[in-house]
Parts: sequence; structure tokens; C-alpha cells
Amino acid sequence: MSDDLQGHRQEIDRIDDQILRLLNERSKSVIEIGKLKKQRDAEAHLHTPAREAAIFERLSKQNTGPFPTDAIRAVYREIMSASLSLEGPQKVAYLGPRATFTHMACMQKFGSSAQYIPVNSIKDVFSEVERGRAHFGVVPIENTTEGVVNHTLDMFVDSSLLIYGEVLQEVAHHLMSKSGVAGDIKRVYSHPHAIAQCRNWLETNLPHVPVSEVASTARAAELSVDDPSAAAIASELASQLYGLKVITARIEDNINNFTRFLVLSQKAPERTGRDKTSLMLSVKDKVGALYDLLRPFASHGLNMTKIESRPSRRKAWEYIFFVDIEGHIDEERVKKAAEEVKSRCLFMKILGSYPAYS
Ligand SMILES: O=C(O)C(=O)C[C@]1(C(=O)O)C=C[C@@H](O)C=C1
Repeated sequence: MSDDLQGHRQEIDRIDDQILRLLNERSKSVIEIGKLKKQRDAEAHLHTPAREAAIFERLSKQNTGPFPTDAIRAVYREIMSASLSLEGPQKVAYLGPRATFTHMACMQKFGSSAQYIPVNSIKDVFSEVERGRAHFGVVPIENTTEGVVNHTLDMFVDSSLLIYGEVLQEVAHHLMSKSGVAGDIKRVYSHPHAIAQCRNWLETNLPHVPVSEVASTARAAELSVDDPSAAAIASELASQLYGLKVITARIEDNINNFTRFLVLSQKAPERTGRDKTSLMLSVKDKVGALYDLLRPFASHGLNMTKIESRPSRRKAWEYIFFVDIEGHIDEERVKKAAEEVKSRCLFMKILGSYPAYS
């Protein structure tokens, strides 16, 4: 080994020792913060997204490199996730199984030190949080190619849970196998949606290889662990968790494929200054009712970022609308607009004000 190389490694060891010492020093303050939070309100969430956002932003702005700014987020995601686990366990229920895109969205929001509870249905995610078995729940709400997840919208009708946050997760599919050698592949497994999203790539690159549908991309990965002639189309997280080698990365036909997830909770997060509010409402069945109803948002200068409608399931041709606006319900103009909207509709429910994804 050259002296230069050895010298730089010694320097890195010295710096890493300092980083470790500083992390432990930081952890002492985190533990004290945890105690103070519990003294102030024993029932409140320890997780504080507003503070996390401020830390990400402050450090990203301050970074002069060469350490990549994007990586600051990933590193601090894990530092704060581990720190929070010192304050208390963070239980997060999500639509499983492990290694799916919902799991990746969870990791993006809560890091790898949270306690994850994979469950079998969107309904089960809601019920885990409603019964207090999980602090948070994570469910998909819409996908750029497949549209809105109706089942999630429908669940809000009878649930008292609030939206605590949102996560945007890129849906990138990889072809992976035990050996990582393309020539070994005799069959491909994946979830029907993932297969559909990679149709052109499969027809062009593996035209004679049979493709079998299984219950999830994670199940496909599991099958490929035991069968060296099998390959799975699955997430990067699946390749890590199942020890598979990526043969070809990003085989999805549309590279602009994102899924938006909602974080559910019994309690509201703190205001951050960059928030969104989601509302659910229904209108009388008469000409111009929806137009009248939405006017207060415009007159108070509020940007409506989304509107979805669903049949109410209570009365034929009666619809429930799900509306997202920019702003927090504690802001005067948002409060006023919501009051005006409420007076014009059959019913209105505020599903939550929460930090907009950044
Ligand atoms: O500042 C807090 O409230 C903390 O709990 C500390 C800390 C951190 O590690 O910086 C940890 C988790 C929170 O979600 C936000 C920040």
C-alpha cells in the first residue's frame, strides 16, 4: 500500500472517530429532548417533521461540497431515525409485504430505525393506527400512471384518522437474480402491475422468457432466492433485503413513474410554513353546486392542487370530493375559506394539514 493511501486512510479514521464521538454527543441532547417532550405532553408524537425539514434545509443550503448535497438528506434521515429511537419506539404500519414501494416510502419518511409492521390491506393499516398499535400508517394514494387508489380515499369516509404527511416515491423496477447473470434466466416473476410497467422492455430484451405473475414484487424476489434460473422484477430495496444482484436497473417503460403515499396518524403534526390541507366534502345535487363550493378557495387566494370525486355509496349519484389546497388550517385565510366552503356543502371534514413533500 502506498504511503499516500495509508495516510489518507489514517486521516479518515481520525475523522470517523470524531464523527462517532459527535454522534454520541448529539444523542445525549436528543435523549434530553425526548424527556422534555414527554413532560410537556406524554401523548404527543416524538417524531417532529417540522424540525427534521428545518435540519435538512439548513444543512443542504450550507453545504459547500464535495460531499453531495443529496446525500446529506440520506445521512441525516438515518441519524434522526436512530436518534428518535432513543426517545422512544416509532411504530409504523404499512401495506406490506416487505421490500415493496410502500416499504421504501416508509424508509424515506422514517428511516431504518423505526419499527415497521407490514399488514395485508389498506384497511388493516387504518385499523392498526386507529387501535393505537402503530403511531403511524403508510398507504398509497395515487400513481402517475395508474391514477388514484380509490380504496384509500374510501377509507377516509368512516375513519377519524388524520393525514400526517405525504411521501413521493419513485417507482423504479430492476431485473434481479441470485447470480446476476442474464444468460441464467429461464423465467421471470413479478406483480402484474410491475410486469405491465415493463412490458416493452421484456418484449425487446427477453422475448422468449416466460413471465409469471405473483402476489407481490417481494414474493418474486423471494422465489428468485431459491431458484438460480429465475429472475424477479422488483425494487432496489428487494435486491438488498433478499441478497439478489441487479442484472439490469430501471427497466420500466415510463421513467416518470411516481407513487404518492399518505402518512396517517391519530394526531396532527406541527405547522411548518410549507403545508397542505386535505378536505373531504359532498355537495347538493344541483347545477353549479361544485363551482359555488370551490369559489372560496379562489377568493382567498388559495391554490387548489388536487380534486378527486368518488360515489358517496350512501345515495345514488351523490358524490364525495377530495380536495387538496396549499396552506395550513391554522392560517386565517385557510380557516375562513374552509368555513365558507362548509356552509355551502352537505358535509365537510378536514382530513389534515401536513408538511408538503419536499
Ligand atoms: O428536535 C427534536 O425534536 C428531536 O427529537 C431530535 C431530532 C434530531 O435527531 O435532530 C430527532 C427526531 C425528530 O423527528 C426531530 C429531530
